[in-house]
Amino acid sequence: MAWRPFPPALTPLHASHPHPHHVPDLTPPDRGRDLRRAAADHALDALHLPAVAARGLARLASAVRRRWERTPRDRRGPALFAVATCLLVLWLTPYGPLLGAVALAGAAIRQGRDRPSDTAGGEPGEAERARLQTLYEALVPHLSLTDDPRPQPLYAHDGDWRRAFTDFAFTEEGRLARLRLRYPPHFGDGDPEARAHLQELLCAKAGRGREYHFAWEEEVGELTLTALPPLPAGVCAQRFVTAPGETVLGFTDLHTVRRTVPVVDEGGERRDVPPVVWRTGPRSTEPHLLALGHPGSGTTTLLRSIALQALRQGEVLVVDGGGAGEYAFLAGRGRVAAVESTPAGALSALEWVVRETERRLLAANRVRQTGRDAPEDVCRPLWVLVDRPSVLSHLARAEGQRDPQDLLQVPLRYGRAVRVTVALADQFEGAGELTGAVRAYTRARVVLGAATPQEVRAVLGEAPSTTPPPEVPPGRGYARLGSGPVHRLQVPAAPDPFDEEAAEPQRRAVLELLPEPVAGPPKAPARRAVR
Ligand SMILES: Nc1ncnc2c1ncn2[C@@H]1O[C@H](COP(=O)(O)OP(=O)(O)OP(=O)(O)O)[C@@H](O)[C@H]1O
Repeated sequence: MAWRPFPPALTPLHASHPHPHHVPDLTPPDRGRDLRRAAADHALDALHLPAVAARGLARLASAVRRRWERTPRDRRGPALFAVATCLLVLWLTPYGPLLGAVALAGAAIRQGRDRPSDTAGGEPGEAERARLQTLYEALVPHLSLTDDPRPQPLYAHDGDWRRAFTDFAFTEEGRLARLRLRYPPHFGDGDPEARAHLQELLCAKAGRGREYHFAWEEEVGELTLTALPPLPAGVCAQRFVTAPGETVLGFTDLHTVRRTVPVVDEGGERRDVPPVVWRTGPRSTEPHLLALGHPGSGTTTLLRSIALQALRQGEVLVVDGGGAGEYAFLAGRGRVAAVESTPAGALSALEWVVRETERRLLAANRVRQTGRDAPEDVCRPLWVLVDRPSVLSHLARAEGQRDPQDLLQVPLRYGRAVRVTVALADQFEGAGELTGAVRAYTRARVVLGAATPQEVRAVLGEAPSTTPPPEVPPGRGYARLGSGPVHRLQVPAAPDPFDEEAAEPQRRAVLELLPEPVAGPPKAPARRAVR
C-alpha cells in the first residue's frame, strides 16, 4: 500500500530547505525576498538543535516511564534509592551538575536524531509508516460511518493515521510491539463482540504468531495493543522461595504481578520469573482451587506441582478419580495421608477429611475460649487434592454409593479457618458433574489448554484481556484468584516420576522434592498407557 505524505503541519523542519534538484527560477531576482528566505533558513537551523534535543528528552522520558512500568513493585524502592544516590554523588562532585547536564544534553540529542527504525514512538521509518498506514486502512471500514457529519472523521479512506494512532513502537525486527489508538465515540466499546472483532483484526494486521494484550480505556476512547513475550517455559518443579501459606501456581507476565521468584531453569541457569502466587489459610479470600482443562492440558501436572509444594508445609491427601496411578509415587511418603483412586477408597478418605475438619474446628474453638495457642495438630495445613471428581461421582452412582463430592462440602465450607485446603482438577466435559459446593467455594480458578474465550469466561468469570497463544504447550492457560485480574499462566513441569516417557532430569527433580518414605519405597506401578 502506498505511503501517504506527511500533512503540512507535521512536515519535519528540515524538509522546508529548497530541493537540490529544483527547476531554476528564471524570473528577475527579488533581493528582499532572498534576504527574508536566508533569515528564515538561519532561524530554522538555529532552532533545529533545540528541537532535536527536546524530541530526544521526550523519548528518554518515555523510555524511563516504560522501564519503570516494567520494574516489579518490590524492586522500585531499591531502584529509586540507587538513582537518588547517584544524583547525590553527582551533585557533590566538583563540576558534577555541569557534567551531568552536558551528558544529558548529549544523550537527548543522540536520542532525538531521526532513526530509520524508531522503537520509541517518535518518527517512524518508511517501512513502519507503511505498516501503520496498512493497519489504519484496515480499521477504516470498522470505525468509520458512511455519512459521518464531521468534517474530519478520525477514520476515513483519505484520512491520516497520525490522528488515530497516538503512540506506537516497533521491535528491532520491525514488527509492531505497541500501538495506542483512538476510536470514535460511536464505536460500541461496551459490546464484547465488537471488541473481539476489533481485537481480531488488530492481531491479524499486527502479525500472527504472537500473543497480544489489549487495554481498553473507555473514558478516553483509547485502546492499547501490546505484543507479549512468550511466558517463561522450561521451569521444572523445585523449591520456590515463598512464604508459609503461599503456593506458586505457575509463571506469568512481569507487568501483572508485584514480585519475582528466583528459579533454576532446565538449562541450569538462574533467573527471576514473575509467579502467580495462591495464598491459602485463615486469611485467604480464595482458600480452595478448581482447575479445568481439556484432556492432556496439564491439570494433573498442576495438582502434582501443588502437592509437591504442599508437602513442605503440611499433610497431603490425594483422591485420584482418573485412576491411572499418576499419584502413586506419593504413596508411602512422609506427610502423605493417603492416595486413593477407587470410589470406596475416596469415600473413606473423604469421610476422614470431614471428621478431621470437624475435630480441628472443635479443638480450635476450645483453644480460643481458653486463650491459649492452637496446638500443632490443629494448625498444620492439610491439603485435599481431588483429580477428576466427576469420574468418582459417576462410578459411585453406578455402584449405588454416596457421591464423594458431597463429602467435600464440609472442608470447602469450613476448612479455611483450620487450614484445610481443597484443590480439584477436572476436564471441561466433567464440569457439569461438579456439585454446587465445589462451584461456590473454589474461588481460585485455573483453565489450562486450548480453551475458547467463552470457556475461559465461564470458568474464570471474565475473558482474558490477551489473545490465545498460537500454539498451546501443556501447562499453558489462565489463572484468576477471586475477583482479581486474569493472568496468563505457565505451570511448572512436574511429571509423574514413574512415567518413563518423561524427561529424566524432570523426574529426578520431582523425586528430590519428595519426603522420605515412611515404610519402604513405594512400588512402581505396572507400565501404564501414557494418555
Ligand atoms: N507444565 C507442564 N510442563 C511440561 N509438560 C507438561 C506440563 N503439564 C503437562 N505436561 C505434559 O503433558 C502431558 C499431559 O499432562 P497431564 O497428565 O498433567 O494432563 P491432564 O490435563 O491431566 O490430562 P489427562 O486428564 O488426560 O491426564 C504429560 O506428558 C505431561 O508431562
